[in-house]
Amino acid sequence: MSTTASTPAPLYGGASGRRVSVRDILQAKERHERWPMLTAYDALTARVFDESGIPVLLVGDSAAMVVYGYDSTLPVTVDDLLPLTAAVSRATRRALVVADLPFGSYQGSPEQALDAAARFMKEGHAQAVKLEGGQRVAHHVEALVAAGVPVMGHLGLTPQSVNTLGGYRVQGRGEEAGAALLADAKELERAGAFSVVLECVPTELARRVTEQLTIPTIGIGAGPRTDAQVLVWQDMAGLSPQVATFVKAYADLNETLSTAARAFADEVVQGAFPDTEHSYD
Ligand SMILES: Nc1nc(=O)c2c([nH]1)NC[C@@H]1CN(c3ccc(C(=O)N[C@@H](CCC(=O)O)C(=O)O)cc3)CN21
Ligand SMILES: CC(C)C(=O)C(=O)O
Ligand SMILES: [Mg+2]
Repeated sequence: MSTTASTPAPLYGGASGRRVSVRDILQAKERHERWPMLTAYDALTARVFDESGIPVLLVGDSAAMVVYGYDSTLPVTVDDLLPLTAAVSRATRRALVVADLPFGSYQGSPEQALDAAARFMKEGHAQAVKLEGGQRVAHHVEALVAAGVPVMGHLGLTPQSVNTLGGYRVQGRGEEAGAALLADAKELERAGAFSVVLECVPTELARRVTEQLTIPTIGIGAGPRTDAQVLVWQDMAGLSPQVATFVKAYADLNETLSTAARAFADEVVQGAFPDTEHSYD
């Protein structure tokens, strides 16, 4: 007699022969399970994170900064992000791949949002999209979900609004701002979003939102009481030169890579590389 139907594998730490689904994500909330999410922008790192069991990978518009070298997320386009999304999808077998809709690709109308989302799903092979905002994008979320596109919301510090927010600062401080953020989160859930990112908000507010929603919350600078946590992978691995207070670096890739580059350069200058072992007869 099989008992597998009554004991689903956890999102992280459980084997799975198939890709994680939005349904798996919603069921993890019912089990009060915490799970990790990372960004990914290329095949090799996406494969590493997929094989490490990270259940959700986000092709973030943060690519504008960590891949393309801009100083905000605003300049990046659908055409810039599509090839990165396709690479992440090709390189992964298990992770749910979420495509971040870039600034200007969805705000105009629900129809515009569906056009952008369809490109990420048809050409980027993503399984879901993410967009920033609450009540102001509720109709966009409804249209996407009605068309069969799973939507991840994003509240708090929404970097595409950096020019109206006046910088990358903590959001939702104080009774009024906190109540507005909670209302936005409930509106996203009502519109059919399957999860919501909470960026740079006080711990207690994130805890309250997490408790009041039936969809998972994914924190970044939102304290420990969200259902999931996300970091930009270059921040997580110690490659980013400047990071926010909420970042913890779990490796020192900046040091590792610069040491390797200098060792290679020194051996080239000395004539020690390549030796016979790395040359053809
Ligand atoms: N590499 C990278 N990591 C990210 O997390 C990230 C990006 N890029 N690009 C898009 C946005 C921008 N993000 C940021 C950038 C800076 C702060 C920051 O410096 N925040 C201040 C808070 C100041 C306050 O108290 O209000 C800090 O000191 O942490 C926060 C989020 C998060 N996102
Ligand atoms: C940090 C996450 C949530 C994001 O939106 C991004 O990487 O673009
Ligand atoms: Mg983003």
